[in-house]
Amino acid sequence: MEREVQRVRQAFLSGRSRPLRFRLQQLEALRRMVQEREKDILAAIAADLCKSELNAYSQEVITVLGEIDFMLENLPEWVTAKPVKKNLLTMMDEAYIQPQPLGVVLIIGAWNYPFVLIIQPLIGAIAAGNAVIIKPSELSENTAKIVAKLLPQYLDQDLYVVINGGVEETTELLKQRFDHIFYTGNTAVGKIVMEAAAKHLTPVTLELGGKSPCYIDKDCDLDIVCRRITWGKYMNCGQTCIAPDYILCEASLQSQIVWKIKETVKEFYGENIKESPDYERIINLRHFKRILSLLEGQKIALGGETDEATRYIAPTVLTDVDPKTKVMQEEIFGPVLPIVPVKNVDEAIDFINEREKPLALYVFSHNHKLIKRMIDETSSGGVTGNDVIMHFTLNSFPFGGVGSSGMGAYHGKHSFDTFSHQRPCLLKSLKREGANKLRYPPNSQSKVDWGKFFLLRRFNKEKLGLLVLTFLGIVAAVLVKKYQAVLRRKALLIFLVVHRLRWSSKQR
Ligand SMILES: NC(=O)c1ccc[n+]([C@@H]2O[C@H](COP(=O)([O-])OP(=O)(O)OC[C@H]3O[C@@H](n4cnc5c(N)ncnc54)[C@H](O)[C@@H]3O)[C@@H](O)[C@H]2O)c1
Ligand SMILES: CCCCCCC=O
Repeated sequence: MEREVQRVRQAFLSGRSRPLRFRLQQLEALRRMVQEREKDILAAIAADLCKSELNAYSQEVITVLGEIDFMLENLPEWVTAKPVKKNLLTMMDEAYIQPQPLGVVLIIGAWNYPFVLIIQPLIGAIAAGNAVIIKPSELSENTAKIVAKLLPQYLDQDLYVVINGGVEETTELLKQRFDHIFYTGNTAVGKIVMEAAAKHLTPVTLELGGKSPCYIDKDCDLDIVCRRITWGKYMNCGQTCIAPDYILCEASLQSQIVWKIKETVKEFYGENIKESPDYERIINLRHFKRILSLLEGQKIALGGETDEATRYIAPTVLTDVDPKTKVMQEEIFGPVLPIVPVKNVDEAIDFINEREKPLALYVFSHNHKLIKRMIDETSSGGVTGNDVIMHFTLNSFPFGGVGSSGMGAYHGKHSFDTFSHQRPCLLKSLKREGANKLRYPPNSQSKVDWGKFFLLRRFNKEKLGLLVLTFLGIVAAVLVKKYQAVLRRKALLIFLVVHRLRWSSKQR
């Protein structure tokens, strides 16, 4: 493992990942890979998650292609140095911010969207000029294998390397020194990753999970609300980091919500959900059993049917859920939707604020003020009002968590920034030493006053005139000194011309 990381580091140190042209070429090659090998990629995702190729394309491939196009379009502007505002002390100097690659980046992916969750950060890391080691999730093994096979066929083989394996391999990998670690997965492993990173003072981006609440106000169109929630909750069989985890609403709304979700489920997946190409399965038996255990003791208002052999769990809704029960203690990450009754929006806000900060928050209402209030008085990684999931699709948004749902963010320019160091560059001249004397010892009150003038621009009005005069005097002195020879020549010329004119007038 150490040798592998060393090899990637050597490739980074060669400097070839840095030029803009190279980054664009690699991103174009990645796009070609996705386009030319689309069938293989979709088949792998389909095999891992029992997902139709159409769904795999719309949920993963479109995002990847959109992100590559966005990078290709904007990268030339992002990589350029940006001049910054200067102060009086540096007004004659060159001051700019130059984004630079961090070095060797480790990307650890999760299994639930196994392709996009490793390729989207990879796009950002390449765009920023880094070398990358990718560790796909071992649970989505088909996608892990196809990515390991395809990437070296299209990208630089020494700069971008896939390492497959499970906990043992990841643990070994985490002992190595990286310049950034980008991890997607559960909070418990997030802590392990951060601890390992701390040994090398490596910065981390942690894309974690949590219980994303969904508040439904009584003032809203429940048909539309339930259609949107049904889509976001049961997509990928509930195995979506930003799926609405549970509903908060007034008790009286529960039966209507259940009825409308039931109707929508029928509309989306037909009478026989098991036959629907749009309904996925739980990733493995461990997760299947974990989700089943969350149903114990609950009032199942919809669904609840399961099949261990195919790891099928029907779209399920629980009503009158007690917040102290297990289903409300951990992220569900499956097709189970508890409804927790609350009296009103105040109680909903308190409920959310008493718990860990979620990755996403959803609020449905016709009342715009109520939505704004919910946003102002709570915290979460992202928010969508009157819909679910959709903030993920906007690559101008930073995507990430807050508190226990994660740290750092990515997508679009935010990915580029995550994988870049914003390097401040100040280029001074070795001339103009006079002005610098101000900061050299021995210090004096007058130097401090000048310092205040130059840096804090704090001065009283009476002294201002004097200071402006002094400054103009200095400028004049500098100019005189600089142009002394020219001035002398000009004076001589004027003198000669005047004398010549006087002499010629005398002659006449
Ligand atoms: N914020 C996001 O963008 C996002 C996206 C997807 C999933 N998630 C969250 O991820 C969770 C689901 O993923 P998961 O954690 O089950 O995925 P997972 O089991 O695939 O684990 C994630 C990664 O961590 C590695 N890993 C597992 N155990 C480890 C250990 N002990 N030491 C070192 N590495 C280890 C795995 O090899 C894998 O690559 C959910 O909480 C979900 O909300 C978050
Ligand atoms: C529509 C795709 C959503 C992907 C969300 C990633 C987290 O699980």
